[in-house]
Amino acid sequence: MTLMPILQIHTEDAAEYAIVCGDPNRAALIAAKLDNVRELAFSREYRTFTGEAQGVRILVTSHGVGSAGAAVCFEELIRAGVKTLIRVGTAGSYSEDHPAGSLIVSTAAVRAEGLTRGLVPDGYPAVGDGDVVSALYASALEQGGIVKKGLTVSLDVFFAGVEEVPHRKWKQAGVLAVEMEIAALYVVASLRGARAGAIVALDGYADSDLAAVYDPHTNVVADAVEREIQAALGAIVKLAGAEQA
Ligand SMILES: O=P(O)(O)O[C@H]1O[C@H](CO)[C@@H](O)[C@H]1O
Ligand SMILES: O=c1cc[nH]c(=O)[nH]1
Repeated sequence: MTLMPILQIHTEDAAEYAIVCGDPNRAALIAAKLDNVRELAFSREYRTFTGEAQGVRILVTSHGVGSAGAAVCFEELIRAGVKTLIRVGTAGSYSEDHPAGSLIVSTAAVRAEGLTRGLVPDGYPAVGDGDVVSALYASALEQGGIVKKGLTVSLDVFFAGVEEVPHRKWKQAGVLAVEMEIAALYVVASLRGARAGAIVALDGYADSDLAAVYDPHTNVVADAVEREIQAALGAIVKLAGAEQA
């Protein structure tokens, strides 16, 4: 039995599947939907629960805001024994075709953050696992509402400084939404031989609204977060069933 130094979870508590999210309160919200739930640790921003979804045991861990801290979480979960990770996050939209309240399944992420540059060379892709992405997209469609799948971009900058935040460029390049940790998740998972996917609930328009007002605490966003949680749980049940078949 080994203790993960930062998450403070033991290898014997690991599960094959993990849901990861930025907010420790969202981790508790997700855990509340599981059977036989137990809180394993709350260390720094990393809060970990274990429980079961239709008999499939999973971990739920919060990873905080930003790639560097999140990568620590992804790395330790995989070292502990997790094989499949799904991020359930929020993101800013780049298109009126998918306003706040819509869900985006990330097929791959632009590596516009700093962390992965310290891990792998330029040109190394941050790409989701095909089976996990397909299961997430199918489960998200079952939840209703606007659901898209495609590229996302991961940035380190949330509130702008004096440099322009490159939202316009990524929007013109066909990227659907911006958040902060999917690139790190996809790169760490690929490096360590794990599978990963990600779904995000949109909380506004990143390239215009964000500079003026940012309010992720609306009913529209809460409803979308509820649907993405159900989509992630549904995807895990589908994936676990496919493995047993
Ligand atoms: O809602 P979460 O999962 O934290 O995701 C998004 O929200 C945070 C910014 O508010 C960043 O972590 C970003 O990636
Ligand atoms: O990183 C993020 C997360 C949510 N909404 C945004 O606009 N950006």
